[in-house]
Amino acid sequence: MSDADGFPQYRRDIQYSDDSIANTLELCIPRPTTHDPKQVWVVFIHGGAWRDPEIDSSSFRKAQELLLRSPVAESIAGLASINYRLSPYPSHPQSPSNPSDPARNARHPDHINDILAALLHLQETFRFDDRYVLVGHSCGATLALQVAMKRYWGAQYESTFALELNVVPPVAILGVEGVYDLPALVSDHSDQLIYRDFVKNAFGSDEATWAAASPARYVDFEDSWPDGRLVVLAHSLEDELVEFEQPDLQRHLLERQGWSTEPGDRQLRVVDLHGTHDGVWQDGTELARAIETTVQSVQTML
Ligand SMILES: N[C@@H](CC(=O)c1ccccc1NC=O)C(=O)O
Repeated sequence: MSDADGFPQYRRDIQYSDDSIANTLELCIPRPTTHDPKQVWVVFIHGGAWRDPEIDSSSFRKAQELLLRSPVAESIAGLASINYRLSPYPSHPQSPSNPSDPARNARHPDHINDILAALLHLQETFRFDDRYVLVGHSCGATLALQVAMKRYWGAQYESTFALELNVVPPVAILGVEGVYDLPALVSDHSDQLIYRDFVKNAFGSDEATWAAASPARYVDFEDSWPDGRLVVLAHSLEDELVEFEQPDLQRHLLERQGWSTEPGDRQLRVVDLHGTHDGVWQDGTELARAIETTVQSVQTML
C-alpha cells in the first residue's frame, strides 16, 4: 500500500482539546490531497459503554487497513478515530478509574461535547465540511446520531458557543451494533445490573435525561439535520449485548420523520452483519463491509 511518498500517512495522539489526556484522535491520510469533491472522510467513534478503558480509538485500525485495500479506497480522502473522556468505572478489574482523573470522570454531555470538539478540529484542519461519514460502534453510534440531534449540548463550557456555530454535521451516519434508546436498553436488561450501572454513570440517575439523550426518541431531525442524506443501521443478529430492537426503534423513528428505504433525499438502510458485538470491530471485516457499503451509497448523493 505504501509508496515512495510515504503514504498512507498515519498520525496518532493528536490532542484536540486540553480537557484531559483522553482528548486525542488518530488519523490516516491514504494519499496526497486532491480536493476531489466526490471523496469523503470516514470518522469513527468507538464503543465501550462510555466507560471501558480497554476500548479506544485503536478499535478502528483493523477495519481501516481493510478499507485501504478495498474498492472504495479511492473514494476516501482521510480516516480518523476519536478518543473522548470516559465515565467512571471503579469496578474495572485491571484499570479501575480514579475519581481525580479527568479522563475517566465524564458525565453527559461531556462525551458528545468532546466528539464535537474533535470534529471541529478535523474540519478546521482538513476543510471537508459535510463530506464525511460519521461511524459509531455501540455507544459510539449513540454519539454519532447525537451530533445530528443538535450541535450544542449544555452550557458547562464557555467555548461551546464556537462549537454550536461551526461544527458541520455529516452527510451520512452509520451506526454499528448501536445503542439508540437508553430507557429501552436498561429495561430490556433489568436483570443485568451492568446496563443500569453504565447508563447511570454516563447520564446520571434522572431517567428523563436518558430519554432526552436517546436518538431513537428525538423528534426533530428534520430541523437539526436538514442536510442529512443517509442513515445506515448495521447490526448483527448474533450481537449478544445489544439486541436488534435498538436499530428497529431507530428505524421506526426515522421513518416517521420522512426517512425511507426507497430512493430519495433522506435514505435509510438496514444492513445485516455477522458476528458478536465486539467481534465486528475486533475482526474488522464486518465493520469494514458496513463502511464500504455506506461510502458507496454516499457517492451517488454527492
Ligand atoms: N465492555 C463494556 C461493556 C460494553 O461495552 C457494553 C455492554 C452492554 C451493552 C453495550 C455495551 N457497549 C456499548 O458501547 C464494559 O466493560 O462496561
